Amino acid sequence: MSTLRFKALETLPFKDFRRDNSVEVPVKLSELFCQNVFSEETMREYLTKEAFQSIMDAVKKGTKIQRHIADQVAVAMKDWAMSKGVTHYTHWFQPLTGTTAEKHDSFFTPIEGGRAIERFSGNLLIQQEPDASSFPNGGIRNTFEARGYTAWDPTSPAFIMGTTLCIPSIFISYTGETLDYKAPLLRALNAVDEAATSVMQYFDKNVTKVTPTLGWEQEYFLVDSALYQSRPDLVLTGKTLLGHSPAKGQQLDDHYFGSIPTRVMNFMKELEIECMKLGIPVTTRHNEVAPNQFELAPMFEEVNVAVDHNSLLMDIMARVAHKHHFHILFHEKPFAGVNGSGKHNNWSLATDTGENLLSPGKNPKKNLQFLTFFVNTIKAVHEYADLLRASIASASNDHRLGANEAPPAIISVFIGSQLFSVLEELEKVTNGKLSPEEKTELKLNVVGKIPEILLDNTDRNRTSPFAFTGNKFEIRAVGSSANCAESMTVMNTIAAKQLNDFKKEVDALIEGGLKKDEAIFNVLREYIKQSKNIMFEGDGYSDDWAKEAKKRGLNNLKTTPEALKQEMDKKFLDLYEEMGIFNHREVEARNEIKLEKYSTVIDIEARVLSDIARNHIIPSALNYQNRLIENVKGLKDIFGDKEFKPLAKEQMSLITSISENVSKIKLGVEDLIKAREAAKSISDSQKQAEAYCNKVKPLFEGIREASDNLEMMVDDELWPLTKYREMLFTK
Ligand SMILES: NC(=O)CC[C@H](N)C(=O)O
Repeated sequence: MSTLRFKALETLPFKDFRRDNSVEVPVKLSELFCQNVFSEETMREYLTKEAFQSIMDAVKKGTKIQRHIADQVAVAMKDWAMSKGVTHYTHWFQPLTGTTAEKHDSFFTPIEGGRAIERFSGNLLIQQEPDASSFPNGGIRNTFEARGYTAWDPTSPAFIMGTTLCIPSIFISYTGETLDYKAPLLRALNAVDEAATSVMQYFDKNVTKVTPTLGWEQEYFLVDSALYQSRPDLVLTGKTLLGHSPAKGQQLDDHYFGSIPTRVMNFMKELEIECMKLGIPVTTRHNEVAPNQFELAPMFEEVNVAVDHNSLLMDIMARVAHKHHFHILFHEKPFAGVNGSGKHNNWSLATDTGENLLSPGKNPKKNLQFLTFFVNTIKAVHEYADLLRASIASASNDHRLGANEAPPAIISVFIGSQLFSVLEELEKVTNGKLSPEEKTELKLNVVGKIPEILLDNTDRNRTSPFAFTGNKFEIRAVGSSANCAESMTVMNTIAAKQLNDFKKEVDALIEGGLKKDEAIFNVLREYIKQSKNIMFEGDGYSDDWAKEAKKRGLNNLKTTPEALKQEMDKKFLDLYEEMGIFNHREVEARNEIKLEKYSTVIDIEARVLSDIARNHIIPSALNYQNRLIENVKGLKDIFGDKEFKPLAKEQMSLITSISENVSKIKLGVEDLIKAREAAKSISDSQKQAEAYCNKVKPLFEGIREASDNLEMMVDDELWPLTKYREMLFTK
């Protein structure tokens, strides 16, 4: 009997400790909210008026915090944290590894006379120099000049994890290049604030700040931790590289929104308590479509805070899952044949006067305002679709895109048939000045109808990568393991650029003698015409769409290397430079990091697959084959040469099939090793990633197929790998 799988399964017959991890939840979760956050309320309590005001100004207006104020804030943070049992602090940041990073330092400071005190200063709060030479930097820093530093981001509140005070920070090199996800995001948020605030002057002069908002939806799988440990592919790559589909998967749709299993519920409850304490406003939990797949979503928040909260959440989820003897899978496609996991990013723009700019208002003016931001967003996606595609590209997301309710790689915008008709009406607006009749017609029958239309906007299209959902756009293409900062940086940068262009064009028409509204209608009309190609209402999976998209000139960048190649287009490099997000070197470095990561991920998968196929699958198959051979020999002994043949027919055929599949695996692995070696020796990162994508990865399929065939032949008792049905249906 193969040991690991069966030992893991033996722990299951639902030992009490796995089930009885019940969690007490207070009746009012709100009472826990922000308990471990240096929130506005806590700051009011711990800071002087001057220091409090200074932080608020930094958050709202981006003003600098003076050194003496930082000292006060540091002491206040330390006092607050120590009152909660905290001993250490860390700059908490998001390097380009895709996970979060922290290096803890103690408040403990020895002083003269053999004594010691707890100390924290403004200098330490503002800036730290972690010896961070091992983080990906795409050649920006060499190890011999490995200086990078982390700098406090006061726009995201500090929080406590365990006994550590975590200070959200950005990570940059000494020469000023960004080395993390957050620094460029903050730049993009700033750019869209300026651009949108300036456009808002047409509609409401009271608006002085526009803040983009993000509501992410986190999908994930839970697998029993013992079963997880028994699958080397899950442990090393986050996904199963082998495994026959179980007879029952998600065909009956009986998991989606079904009653949540008790053990999972306990995990969710504990997770929600932790989220509440950390100020992550989670509100929604449910079973997702695939067996053992779930989702969690919070209220939307300002993008910067929402991004931090998602990164923090992923960390906490893994810890809490562990306590409940689960392992959490964030991989976009851990199991073939069932739904993968996304992290849909719901994006909108909010003003400091309390308006959502992607929500129509009570009067025609407000609706024109809505249309302005709506059409500009579509135009931005039209202009920069490939950049958006690149921002969601990863080896793991490649497995997910294009099937099972995840969008295809072709970027398009879905707005629903009714809004589509409104845009078609607007396309007919007269060029230049509008007659009073046309103005009234537009006001009453086109723009004026929008709120009604949206009330009934029930259209949903799960095959769309970018869908309007009534008062926000949902970027459905983002993968579950991604840091949302990357797509949010692109989204806000392209929106900013588009709104800047819009402002210039409208101003030029106004200067040419048109009234403001006329100018806006004129520019929007042109934008609708120019962006029509990106709008698509149909089935994103159909072959017809792929053909139609090609005709429309939309790219279908199916793989990460293709998407990343496009990212280096001069148009995008110039955009980043113009908007002050990245210089060319930074884009190149990031592109390089992503390519290297892609190649490394495929390389690891190839090695793990070769190992499992050769060292686990083939020996088990041969073991079973030997039993069959014994059986055939036995039959021959008993029945003699003539009679045994018909009796041993099925066994003989199985023996042959096993040999055929074993030989397929063996040859497949040999080819894979050769292809890997060839890819590994390529020095150009783009070419190397292409080799891994086109030469290495395709070899996985044959090996998997042969192994999955064997899984159906070999005695279950001898099969070494925990099966899909065991991982997906253990609750
Ligand atoms: N119901 C859903 O929205 C499923 C979404 C799907 N899991 C994805 O990969 O995006």
